[in-house]
Amino acid sequence: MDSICPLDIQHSDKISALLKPPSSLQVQASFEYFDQLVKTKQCHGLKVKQDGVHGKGVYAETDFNEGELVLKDEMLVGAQHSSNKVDCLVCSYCFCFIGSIELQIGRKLYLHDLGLSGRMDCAAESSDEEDDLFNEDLGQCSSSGAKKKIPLPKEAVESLMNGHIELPYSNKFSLSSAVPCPGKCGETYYCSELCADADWESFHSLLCVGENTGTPTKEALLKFVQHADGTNDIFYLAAKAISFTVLRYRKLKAAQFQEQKEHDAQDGNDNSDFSLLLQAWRPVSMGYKRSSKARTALKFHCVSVRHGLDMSDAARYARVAALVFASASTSVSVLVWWECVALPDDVDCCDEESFRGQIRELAFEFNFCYLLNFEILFKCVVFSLEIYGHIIGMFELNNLDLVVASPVEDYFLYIDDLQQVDKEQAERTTRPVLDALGDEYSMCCQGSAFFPLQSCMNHSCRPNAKAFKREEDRDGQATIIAVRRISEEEVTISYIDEDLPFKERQALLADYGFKCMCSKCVEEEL
Ligand SMILES: C[S@@+](CC[C@H](N)C(=O)[O-])C[C@H]1O[C@@H](n2cnc3c(N)ncnc32)[C@H](O)[C@@H]1O
Repeated sequence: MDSICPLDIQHSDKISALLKPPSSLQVQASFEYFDQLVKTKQCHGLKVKQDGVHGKGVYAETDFNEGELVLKDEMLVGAQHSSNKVDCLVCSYCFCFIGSIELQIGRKLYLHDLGLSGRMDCAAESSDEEDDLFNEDLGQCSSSGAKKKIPLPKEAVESLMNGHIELPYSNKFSLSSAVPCPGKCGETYYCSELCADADWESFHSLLCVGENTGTPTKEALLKFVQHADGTNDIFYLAAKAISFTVLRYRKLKAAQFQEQKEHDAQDGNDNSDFSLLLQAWRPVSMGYKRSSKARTALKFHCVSVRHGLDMSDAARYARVAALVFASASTSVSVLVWWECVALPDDVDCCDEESFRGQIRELAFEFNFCYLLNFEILFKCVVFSLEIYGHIIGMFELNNLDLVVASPVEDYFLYIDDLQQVDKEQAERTTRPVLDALGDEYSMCCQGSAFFPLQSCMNHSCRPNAKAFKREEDRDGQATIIAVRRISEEEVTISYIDEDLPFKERQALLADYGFKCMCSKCVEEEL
């Protein structure tokens, strides 16, 4: 396939303008954007600054004690993993659990009975301790250690779903009732009309395939969603970022039109369509990352380390990488996905070019505009393959896992903590339900999201903060907590398991395109 997107050819000047790395003036303006974001979030005493070495970073301008909340960051765009949708019914906008404990359990059992599976193979997210608790109580271990499931009768499953059975004490875990999508797609639900409206306005009206939408390309859209579900959710996330930009652009255009009408055309703001598009694109563009020509050399170095090659070779490559890094810093450009995706271990370095070509083909195949023919509908340059590739690449480097704890887990823990008499009575009802759910009784909501401020945090293998959900953090926001006292210094988190040995850490960080030179790595490399 000749993967040339017609928009890339027609609008190459506009595409380069959209993807151009910010000038120093624009970088300054972007810090004002981040200052504004900090003001609107549940955080204070933070500032996004450029340190010249690692690009942007988040700095504490005040002290934070160990365990203190540093930042609560609302996502710009996020999505639940498609495989997780069978197990958890969550609000498609804020990702909190909805319906009721009975609905969560009944729906999951029902969908699994239909043969739809999320992660059914003993994939419980509960800790070993919690597993032991239930295994011991119920004595239902199979030889592999996984609890053998004992299905509930179909009628019982349906009664749980329909709310005809009320589980004991479930009223202590009340959830917001599920509000259906206004476009009637039957796929998305919300915790409130507010979330339903916000999602519709920001993303969903361009992605909904329901009967109440005007989307003339439903079939293509369905095909796109199916492909994304079957391969990588990041394609869908990128489509959401594009919808977000287009819908913002339309709002800005409508506001400009209104303003011109009210103040006479001559006096009105006469921003061109393209400058409005640039404005609409801004929140997404703020996640830009510098590309480095050293990426390949660096990756090569790390692959050598991973495969236990001679350290003198590895050190040589590291020096090469450092040199190329230094030269690349003067000629930065924005990354696209097929350039920044890490080379898998089983692909030889000399096949890199062909591997990147294949990835580009894949992006073209799934390209939102190509599948939906949106370029015909909207004539909007953000549907170009280059832009699509840029968004996916940016998400690859920036995204954080989206995790929301399940109230079903809390529910069963509550039952387990009851006084003996109450517990025995409750378990007469709850035990068969747990037997049917098996090990994955407590699956949490999982997905991927882009958080504007958190994504400015640099990595350290000796971090002073971490992403951590507290008891009260029951939605899709990113929560960053201090792991030690932070005193007017850069706030760093670890992108990987920082307790891994040096070589493994460096190999994992190569996927982010850098060699870590934090104090821990420098000490351990010697
Ligand atoms: C999530 S972003 C962090 C914010 C980023 N510095 C920026 O300018 O927006 C991740 C990228 O930051 C850079 N980075 C983060 N931590 C680093 C570190 N310890 N050493 C070198 N580069 C780092 C790498 O380019 C990495 O791909």
